[in-house]
Amino acid sequence: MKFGVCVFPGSNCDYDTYYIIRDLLQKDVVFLPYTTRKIENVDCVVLPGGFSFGDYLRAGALASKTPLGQAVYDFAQKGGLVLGICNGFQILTELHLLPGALLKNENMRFVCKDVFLRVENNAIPFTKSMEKGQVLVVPIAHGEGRYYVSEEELKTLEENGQIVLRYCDRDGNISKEANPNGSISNIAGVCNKEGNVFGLMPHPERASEDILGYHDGLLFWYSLIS
Ligand SMILES: NC(=O)CC[C@H](N)C(=O)O
Repeated sequence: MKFGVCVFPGSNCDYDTYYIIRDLLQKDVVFLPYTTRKIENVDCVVLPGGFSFGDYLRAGALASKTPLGQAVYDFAQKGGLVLGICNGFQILTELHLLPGALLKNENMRFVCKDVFLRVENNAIPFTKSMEKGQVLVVPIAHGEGRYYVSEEELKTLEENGQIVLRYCDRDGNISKEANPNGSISNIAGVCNKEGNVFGLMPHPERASEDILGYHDGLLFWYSLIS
């Protein structure tokens, strides 16, 4: 399985992601510069975290207008696997590959901390090594992570199983207190209807090694390569 890691001006988790794939998973991986017009010979594209184009206009908005943004769109439309982490998730909503939008956090501050996540859908390629209802610990670090969709769209997401992760407490309970940014219905990650595009605000690549104090992030990578 071969991975491609997108690089926009301002991406800052690109090397972390590349390292996890190459050194920990021992899989083939290439960087995809933002000028790339066509994605070939890659099975899974990862849009890493960071501040692409300085988060100007809206986080992810400018990256979505680059040649690589369009190439990711085409790749996803053909059924390719696309994973968006944090800024990558923001780019995927700007590309309309995923529903909804990521607004400024409710408290208007950058929030950097560990969160608990409940797995709501383990039937997609990104979560199939997890149990439904499993609670994971993964860190977040963002200023624009408040997931928003209309009430009507929320119902559709629920019906289609597109809500993949929710912020919860250590016992898996969903509450306002467990919601770090004010996301609607505590949503931390969603997928498209087909299940080949997935975005999440937490950072699995920062939670994939015991030396960093976490390993739950590995489950996302294991799911992908299994
Ligand atoms: N870690 C990230 O990818 C974060 C940044 C993001 N652009 C923000 O909302 O602040």
